[in-house]
Amino acid sequence: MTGNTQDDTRDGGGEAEGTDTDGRDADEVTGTGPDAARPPEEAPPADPESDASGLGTGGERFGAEDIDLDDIVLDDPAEEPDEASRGLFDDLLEGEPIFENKEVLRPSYTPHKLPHREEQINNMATILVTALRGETPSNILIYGKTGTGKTASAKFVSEELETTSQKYEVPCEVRYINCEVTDTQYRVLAQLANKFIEKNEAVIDGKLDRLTDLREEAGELADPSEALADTEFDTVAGVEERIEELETDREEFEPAPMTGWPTDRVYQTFFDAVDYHERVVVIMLDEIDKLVEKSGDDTLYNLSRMNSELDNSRVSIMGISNDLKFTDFLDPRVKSSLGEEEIVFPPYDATQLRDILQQRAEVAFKGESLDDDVIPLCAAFAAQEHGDARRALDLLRTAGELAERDRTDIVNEEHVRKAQEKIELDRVVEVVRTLPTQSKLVLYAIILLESNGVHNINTGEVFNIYKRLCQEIDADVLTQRRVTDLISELDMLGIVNAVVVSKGRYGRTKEISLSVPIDETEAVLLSDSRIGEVEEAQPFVQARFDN
Ligand SMILES: Nc1ncnc2c1ncn2[C@@H]1O[C@H](COP(=O)(O)OP(=O)(O)OP(=O)(O)O)[C@@H](O)[C@H]1O
Repeated sequence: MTGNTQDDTRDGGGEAEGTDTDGRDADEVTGTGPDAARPPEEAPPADPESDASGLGTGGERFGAEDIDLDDIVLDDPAEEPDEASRGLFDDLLEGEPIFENKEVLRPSYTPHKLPHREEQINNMATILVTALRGETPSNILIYGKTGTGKTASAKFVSEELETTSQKYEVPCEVRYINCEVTDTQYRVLAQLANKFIEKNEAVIDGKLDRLTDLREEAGELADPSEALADTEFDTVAGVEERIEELETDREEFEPAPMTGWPTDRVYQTFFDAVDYHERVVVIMLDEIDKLVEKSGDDTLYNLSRMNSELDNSRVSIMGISNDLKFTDFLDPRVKSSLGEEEIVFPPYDATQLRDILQQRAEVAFKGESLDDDVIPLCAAFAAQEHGDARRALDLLRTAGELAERDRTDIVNEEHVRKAQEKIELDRVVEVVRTLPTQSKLVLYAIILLESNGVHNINTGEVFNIYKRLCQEIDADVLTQRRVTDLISELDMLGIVNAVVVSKGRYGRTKEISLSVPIDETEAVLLSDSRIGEVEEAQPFVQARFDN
């Protein structure tokens, strides 16, 4: 816009500001354009390089004799597209965005309000308030199906707890561990040890800062006792001694490596770090069932008996699980200690999901971007699943993204239905992709039968094709009974539908059909290099019918 400023000053602002001599909007003209439109005595040189430097200093340096108008090339964007951009993103950027803040629909976002979880949140708070009185809260086990707000509520309560503890200066800390990621005793203890070491170091650094200030202040005074009056120290030497002690403590902390130490040593490091000073510690173990499944209940046993040995601090455990039965695998002592208090998170119904979605949608979308039936439909779909708020939020976000891709300003019912299909397909792809090879072979056998027009497939038919597939790729052939089990597992995963039908005096049989889109599922199966080895599968299925 340097050119315009120049025009303003030299032409007195007026006529030169908005349009050039061709009637083109001055703002549209790039490069040498505005200069070309100027009266000759004012135009800078044609050389774009000197043009750049000459513009700001004023055209008076260049007389009319320096300029040949024919040399000036007008850069018309309509005729010559900008080389730097081929318009890949321009189309996508066109139109009003639907989202105001998409992040609030992502699982990583922790909302400040959790509708329909007041009761559970109050229960947790009632148990944990003990920590603010400097006593040990009971251990808590939180149960509920996936997406029922367990983690969000627990994190909300812990943030409140920590903030209040700072307000009242009661030492209380909450440590969160996701046991799906940190799934062995060693890693849990090492992670905790290192967090507490970090925290202790920060506390020591704070104390050291204060003490060195005090030492300096006292050292400068003729009578140091003035500076030390309100402290625990009588002499500067006392302050120095404490500084040395703290420095030694700080040096002695040794963080645990993520592998390599004996477990006893990691436990001891964690124990010493927690007990370094007085405090109540709440350890939140999310997906606690994964930890028990992967590495037994030793961690929980060790954590739950710590309090009898700790001198300064107290530890309380908050376990979160979506598997109601995981405590069946626990040592009875661990089970009773861990489950001192239990809080259940029931699934949300459609009305509750609507409220949750409504609250997030207000922040996530621009006003008027959602048709009236969008939120109720997302809520209804998610309620059908099992009252999963994560699923409801995913649906709403995906519907918004699909609408954005359609370049419309409004998300409608159709976008929600498409989002439901997309999410379902993504789930199927993920489940199928991670199946063991034998299950993939069984599933592929079912697909081959269906794509050859066989309906109401029975186990025997699946088994026959499965055997041929195994031979093709040199895989072990399981018994028909095992294959029947694998079919039941596929049924449980929602990939096939297997119903037992009675054939009168011929007994009962299973009728199997595929419950997922056939082409996409087949494509996922064939992307597995082992299954992909099956060549010419169609002819041998055909041979079965010819026999
Ligand atoms: N009452 C609620 N109000 C607002 N958002 C909620 C509510 N309940 C759950 N959510 C949101 O739903 C998503 C899933 O919740 P959360 O992670 O707490 O579920 P979870 O019960 O811990 O599930 P999982 O067992 O799978 O970990 C999060 O994005 C969370 O913010």
